[in-house]
Amino acid sequence: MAQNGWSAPPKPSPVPPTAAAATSSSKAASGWGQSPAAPGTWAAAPPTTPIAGTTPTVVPSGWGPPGVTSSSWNGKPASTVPASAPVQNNGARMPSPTRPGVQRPADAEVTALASKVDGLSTEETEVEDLVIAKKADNLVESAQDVEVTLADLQADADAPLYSGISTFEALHLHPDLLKGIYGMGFQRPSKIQERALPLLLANPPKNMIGQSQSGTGKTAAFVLTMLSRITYTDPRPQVVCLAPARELARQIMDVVKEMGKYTPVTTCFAIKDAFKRGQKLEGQVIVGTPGTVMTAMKNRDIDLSQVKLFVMDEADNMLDQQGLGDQSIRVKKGIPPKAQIVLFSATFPPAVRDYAATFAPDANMISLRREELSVEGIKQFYMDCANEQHKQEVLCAIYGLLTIGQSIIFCRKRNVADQLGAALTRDGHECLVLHAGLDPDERDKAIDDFRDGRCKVLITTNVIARGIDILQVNLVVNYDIPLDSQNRPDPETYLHRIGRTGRFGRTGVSINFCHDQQSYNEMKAIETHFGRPIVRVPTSSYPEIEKILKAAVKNLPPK
Ligand SMILES: Nc1ncnc2c1ncn2[C@@H]1O[C@H](COP(=O)(O)OP(=O)(O)OP(=O)(O)O)[C@@H](O)[C@H]1O
Repeated sequence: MAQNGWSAPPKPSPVPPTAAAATSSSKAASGWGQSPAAPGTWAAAPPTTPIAGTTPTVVPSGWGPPGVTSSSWNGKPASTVPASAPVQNNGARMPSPTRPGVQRPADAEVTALASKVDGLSTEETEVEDLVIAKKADNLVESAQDVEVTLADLQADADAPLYSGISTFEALHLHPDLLKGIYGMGFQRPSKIQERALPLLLANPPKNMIGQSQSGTGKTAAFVLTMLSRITYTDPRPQVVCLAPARELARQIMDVVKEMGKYTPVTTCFAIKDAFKRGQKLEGQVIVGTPGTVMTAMKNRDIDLSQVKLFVMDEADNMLDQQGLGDQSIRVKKGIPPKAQIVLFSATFPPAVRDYAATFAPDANMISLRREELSVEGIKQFYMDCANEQHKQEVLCAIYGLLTIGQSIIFCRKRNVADQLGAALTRDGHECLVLHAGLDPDERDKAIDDFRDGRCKVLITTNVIARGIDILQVNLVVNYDIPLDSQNRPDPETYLHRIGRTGRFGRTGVSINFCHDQQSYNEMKAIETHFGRPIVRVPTSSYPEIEKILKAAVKNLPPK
């Protein structure tokens, strides 16, 4: 087997910031003039994260249309409102109640969860519809057979999943949203949910720039805000949510529908091929990608005049002037200037953060220090291969390992992903390839097949490096070390890629492949950036590789 010597520690090259240039943007004032509600209700859950700006003073009491009580939609009692029939257009995923790794709660659990929603019986929570993702396999066992549960992790004051409040009720959400949350198996808010939601829901609305580690529940924080801000008697678009890729937009839409299933929300996709030119985008919540929303605006296929909330997930990526920044600015220009702007990401490199502050002026900020960015449960390895060909050989050799759970293999270029897919297939191994060169329906099929566990290995590019949440992914391979548009090591993309595993307290493994001095230096630069060790796995013996990595994949303790 080929030997190599990239591990002789050379001096790591410094990682320059992958910054977006700061440019000016149209200013949006925060607050769009809702009347304030009773102060003081949030007192039980004061934010403790370093937050710039004021603390919230106001409760989102009447978050339905004016005159609707907090337990009813459009005058109907909460429990008699039918599950939403959101506008369905192309790109939608069929619900898959039997996804691997997702368990239904036992009856007793459902009773306990349902009883948390004041005044609702178990029956009213539609037990049959409850899908729970409470405890995945890799959350529970450490090498010492000590069971570590989500409850343990959420009780650890230092963990990103911890919150000072023990229930979602303390966040004063609408009962029908509480039903949606508990139906998804959530029991207790994570730190970002506890801290962001009071700020996001306060009136008058204030902009937000929110940061929290990957897999810690940012989506629920902004989706609950979206569903809380809608005036349900008005069918026009009121919320626009943008994501950098169609796969992520589709996933966010799944969460909107699942969390909002007891509300009468209507939704609409703004992703490529989901609608025809001339077809109006109708729905209270629009979720899409910036290019498609821009096109719909240009063609006057979307009425943005009533939009009061503009959310950008993976905001640092969406504001990056090398990428989607231009399109995001144009969408923002079509939205009423008083709309609340909400930006979320796990990473905000300094230059982007400065720019974000002009994009979302006077925003409340929840930030992380660099040393807090890494997800504790993800064990990081590297393998130093002799050359490109050897990388491929090693990958084929460890294929069995890739299928212990599910794994994602990231490549820098589409053609490399295609070649690798072909090589694994030639070797008799099943895998899927997904990149932006595929047609939209091919992309949808690939991610759905992977999400539903029909195939266990996904080879891809950075197109799904961010946001994709598939709990049973326990291994991420960086077949190529991620580089930015100027070919410098890209720590942010690295963090997002490896964050596809280790979701919400689960454990995971990442393996980086190096094949020459340069790729070794790039990997080392990323290691230095985060100050977390990336441990060498020798490539000289396949049994040895299997032994080390299998032990890591199977037995990692959660912390
Ligand atoms: N309070 C909660 N209790 C239990 N599970 C939760 C809770 N909040 C979120 N989750 C689950 O945790 C997982 C990760 O959440 P989410 O995708 O929102 O992470 P994220 O912070 O947006 O990550 P990324 O930065 O990678 O986009 C999801 O499967 C979600 O359903």
